[in-house]
Amino acid sequence: MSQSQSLKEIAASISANASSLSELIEAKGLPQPSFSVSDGQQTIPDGKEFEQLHASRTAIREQAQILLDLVTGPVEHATTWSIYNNHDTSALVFIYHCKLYQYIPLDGTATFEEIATKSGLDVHRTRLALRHAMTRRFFYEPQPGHVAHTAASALLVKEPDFVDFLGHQLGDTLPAVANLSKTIDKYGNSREPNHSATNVAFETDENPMSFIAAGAVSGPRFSGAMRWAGKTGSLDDSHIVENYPWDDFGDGMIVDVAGGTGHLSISLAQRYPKLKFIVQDLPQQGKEFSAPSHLQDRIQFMAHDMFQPQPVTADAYILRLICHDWPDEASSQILRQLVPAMRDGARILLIEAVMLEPNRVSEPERRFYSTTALHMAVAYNGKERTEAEWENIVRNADARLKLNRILTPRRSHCSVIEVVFHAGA
Ligand SMILES: C[S@@+](CC[C@H](N)C(=O)[O-])C[C@H]1O[C@@H](n2cnc3c(N)ncnc32)[C@H](O)[C@@H]1O
Repeated sequence: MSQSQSLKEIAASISANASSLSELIEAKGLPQPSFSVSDGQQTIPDGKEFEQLHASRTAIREQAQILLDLVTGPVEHATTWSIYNNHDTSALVFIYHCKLYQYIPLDGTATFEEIATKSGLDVHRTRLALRHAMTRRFFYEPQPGHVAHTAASALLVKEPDFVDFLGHQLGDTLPAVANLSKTIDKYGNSREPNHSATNVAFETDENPMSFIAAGAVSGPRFSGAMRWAGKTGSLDDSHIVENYPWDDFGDGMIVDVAGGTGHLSISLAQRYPKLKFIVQDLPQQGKEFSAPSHLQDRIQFMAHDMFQPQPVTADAYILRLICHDWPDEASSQILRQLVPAMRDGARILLIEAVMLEPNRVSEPERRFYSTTALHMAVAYNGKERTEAEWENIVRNADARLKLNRILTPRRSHCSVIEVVFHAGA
């Protein structure tokens, strides 16, 4: 979108795209967008026949944000950005920490007084937090003083993994963000893994990703957060399950390195009934690992530190959202530990974002990518990488590893970066 479009031009474009979106949704028999709890999650399916629908939706998101910022004007826009962000967060902290969402029925309402009594937070703070959240369509007030859920806030009741995702953002990441200035003063531009803002926030020298994932601060909520990320939108596992030739491996063995509680392997095992999986991670994740009973003969958990030599010879090694948590040398080290176990032709599948130049993606995508890149940099001293940067990681790991190809499913923010081991190279 050009910087010089007029209000009327942007509004006309939004209007045209909104009509087109609404008609396409109706033609496909899908529910129209709504804030109502009873209308469910209203996710638009993937597939070629929904392409136009997604394109209109992306255009509206991009243009509506521009229109909003434009009419707000530079002074108000610049002034409110930081203070709104801060207190969007403080409202979420009240809601999460005091579990305000639990005291509002999905099919009715509760008064501020009722919610306050049950949660133990006073009425004043309860009202402040919920009314602020309402400005983001999280809860609403169908009549003064009575609070009901919207489709978004209802996720806090219906989806325990979403609650963990929110808890991870507020309990693990927010303290790191709040300690960023201190971290810059203490460590400058250091890229050492344990010089991150997470280290400063929690006063630890451990590797920050291992520290957070092991539940030192938060118990098991990190695994729930990762499961939630694996079933929503652009990070949904289905993009990877459906868009890579997993049949190539026949009845082979796949190791899911640092696979968390195994959500991707479980989805793959369900879809490809001959494949076998070992999910490796730190022992803490093993405590929460549980494969459905009908898959238990093909999928198991093994406690393994990925900075130690890989003990299993397999056809492929999946690393989903692993190297982006680590700086370059540590990332190459993780790959290097796989090599002694690899047969000629074995593959490493890095399931990661491949960063593009900003002018090649829409504004909502730019915001997604820059957010995850900042998240990795701030919380873990990690890094989201371009294709050239991924090639460097692979080359530095071992000269016999070759980046063979990159497959990026439509609307997925994760690509499959396929790396092949050539024993004789
Ligand atoms: C961002 S999560 C990704 C998990 C999983 N691959 C997924 O996509 O949901 C990073 C994972 O790395 C694991 N991890 C951190 N340090 C590790 C280590 N030294 N050895 C093995 N796993 C480790 C964490 O426990 C966590 O499950």
